[in-house]
Amino acid sequence: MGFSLQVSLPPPSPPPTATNTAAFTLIRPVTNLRFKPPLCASTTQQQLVVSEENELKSINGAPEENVPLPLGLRRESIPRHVAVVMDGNRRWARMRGLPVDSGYEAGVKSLRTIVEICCKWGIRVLTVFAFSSDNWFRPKMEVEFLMSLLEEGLKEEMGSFLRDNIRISVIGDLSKLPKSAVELIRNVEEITKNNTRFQLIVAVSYSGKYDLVQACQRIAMKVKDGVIVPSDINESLIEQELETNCTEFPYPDLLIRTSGELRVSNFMLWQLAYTELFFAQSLWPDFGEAEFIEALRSFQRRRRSYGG
Ligand SMILES: CC(C)=CCC/C(C)=C/CC/C(C)=C/COP(=O)(O)OP(=O)(O)O
Repeated sequence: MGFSLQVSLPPPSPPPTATNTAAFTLIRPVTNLRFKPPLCASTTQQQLVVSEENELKSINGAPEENVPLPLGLRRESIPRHVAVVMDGNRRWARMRGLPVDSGYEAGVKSLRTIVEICCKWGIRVLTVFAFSSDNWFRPKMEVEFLMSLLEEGLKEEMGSFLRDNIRISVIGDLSKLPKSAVELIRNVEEITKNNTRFQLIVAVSYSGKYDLVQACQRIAMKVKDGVIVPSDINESLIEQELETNCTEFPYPDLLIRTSGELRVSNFMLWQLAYTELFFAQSLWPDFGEAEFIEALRSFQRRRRSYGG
C-alpha cells in the first residue's frame, strides 16, 4: 500500500546538485520549486533533458543577471537556499582583547558581505541564526545589545532592501522580543514582502524544536476546530505550518557553521533533513568571500543523496 501511494505522487523537486539543478527548474513551474524529499527519484531522473541555453535562463527560477562567478563555481549548481550558524563572534572579540559587543558588530559586517555576495551570485535565500531560544540565558546586557543590533540593522538597511529588491523575513518566537523590535520587524516584512531577487530570513528567538512545537500547536487547533482530521496530517501539512512557510524554498541546500564547531545546535531541525553540511574553521567575523567560495565549491563537489 505504502509503495503504491508513493509512486502515485507527482515527482519531487530536489534542490540543486552538482549535476541536476537546472534541468529540474525547467521541468517544474517556478511555484513548484520547493524541495520535497524524493519518494521516487527515478521518475524525476527520466526528465533530465534540456538545452544548455534553457538551463541558464531557468536557474533558481530567477532571470540570469550574468554576474561572473569566481573560478571553479558553476552557475547551474549554485544553491538556492543557504543557511548559516554565525558562530564565533565572542571568541573573535576575546582573542583581540575586545568587548564581546565588538565581536557581534564584526559579525554584522560579515553578514552584510555574505548578503551582497548571495545577491550577486544568484543565491535566492539566506537564513541566518541570529539569536537562538537559548541565547535568552546570556547576560542581560548582551541580549539587549543583540536586540539593538537587530533593530538598528533593519532600520539602516531598509534603503538597500528596497533598492536591491531584497525581501526580509524573521522567524522565531517574537512574543519574547521588545515591542519596538516586533513592530519594526512586521513593518520591514510588510514593506519588502513583494521583493523577489533575494530573501534574507533572520532566525531570532528561534530553535528547530520551537518551530516544530508551534507547528504542532497550529495543527492541533485545526483538528480541534474540525478543519482537518488527524489522518490529514502529513509531511506537507507540517511543512506548511513551519515558520519557513515564509519562503518558496524552505529546505536549505547548504548549511554553513563557522568556528569549527561540528553541531547543528537546534537549528531548522526539520528543514535540514537533506541539507549538505559545511563546517568552516573561521570565526564568523572572519568569514568572507574566500571562505564562502570554499563552502560553495565543497557543496558543488558533492553528489546529493536523498536515501533513494
Ligand atoms: C541580524 C543580526 C542582528 C545579527 C547579529 C549579529 C550576529 C553575528 C549574531 C550572532 C549571534 C550568536 C548568538 C552567535 C553565536 O556565536 P557567539 O557569538 O556566541 O560566539 P562564541 O561561540 O564565540 O561564544
